[in-house]
Amino acid sequence: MEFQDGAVDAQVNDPHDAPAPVYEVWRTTAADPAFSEWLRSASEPDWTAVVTHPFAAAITTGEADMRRYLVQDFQFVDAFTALLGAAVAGADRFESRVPFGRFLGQIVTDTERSYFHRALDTLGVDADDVTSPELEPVTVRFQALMDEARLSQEYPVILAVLCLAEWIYLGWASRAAEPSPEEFLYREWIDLHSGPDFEAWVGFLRGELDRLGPSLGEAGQARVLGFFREAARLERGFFDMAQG
Ligand SMILES: Cc1ncc(CO)c(N)n1
Repeated sequence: MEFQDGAVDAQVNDPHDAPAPVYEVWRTTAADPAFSEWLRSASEPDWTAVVTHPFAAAITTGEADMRRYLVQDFQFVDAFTALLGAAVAGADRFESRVPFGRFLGQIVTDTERSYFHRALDTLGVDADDVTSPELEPVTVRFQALMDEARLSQEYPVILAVLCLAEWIYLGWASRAAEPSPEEFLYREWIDLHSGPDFEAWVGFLRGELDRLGPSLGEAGQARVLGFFREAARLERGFFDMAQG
């Protein structure tokens, strides 16, 4: 793998990973043979650790200390937005570019950006820490993974990172009890990652992987899984970091 100067080795295909079953073999006995379900199930135990993480649970009850988390996540979102642009560019057909463009324009650069500005202001984060805070190691690694996916210009690899990040957030945010916390800091962050529109967005990302994954061949499938699993590992590390 090649890396930009100063980039951190994103360590896809971590030597500590349990060997995953080959997709073509796994699908013959799977209850749900979808390619995205193969990726998800091969990302355990990290998947479940993220959607049941104590920090995520504390968001849903309005008890989390959001400061460090949101300062670091605003930097995550910068690289994530660039990755969405790579998906617009890398998708193999017009109708697939559209949901990325819509999500970019209507959610990330509008609703979510507004949330971050108000949240960081409410938390009293000063201007330098909004634009260029000291990065936590897990943030650096997550940015490196997203940059590597973006620079690969490989649509299935880009999809793997985007899908993991969105689907796993739907996982914890959907577990939020009603009524959600009154404070906007928690309520809007939960609402941004749950509900029918966000479910449809995750359904689209999964559908793209389900459409393209089965014909990638074994090596291509293993490469996509490497990015998906590394993203799951980093999501877990990100909540651990937020927890302190
Ligand atoms: C670390 C992280 N993962 C996923 C999301 C959802 O886009 C987010 N905002 N931050």
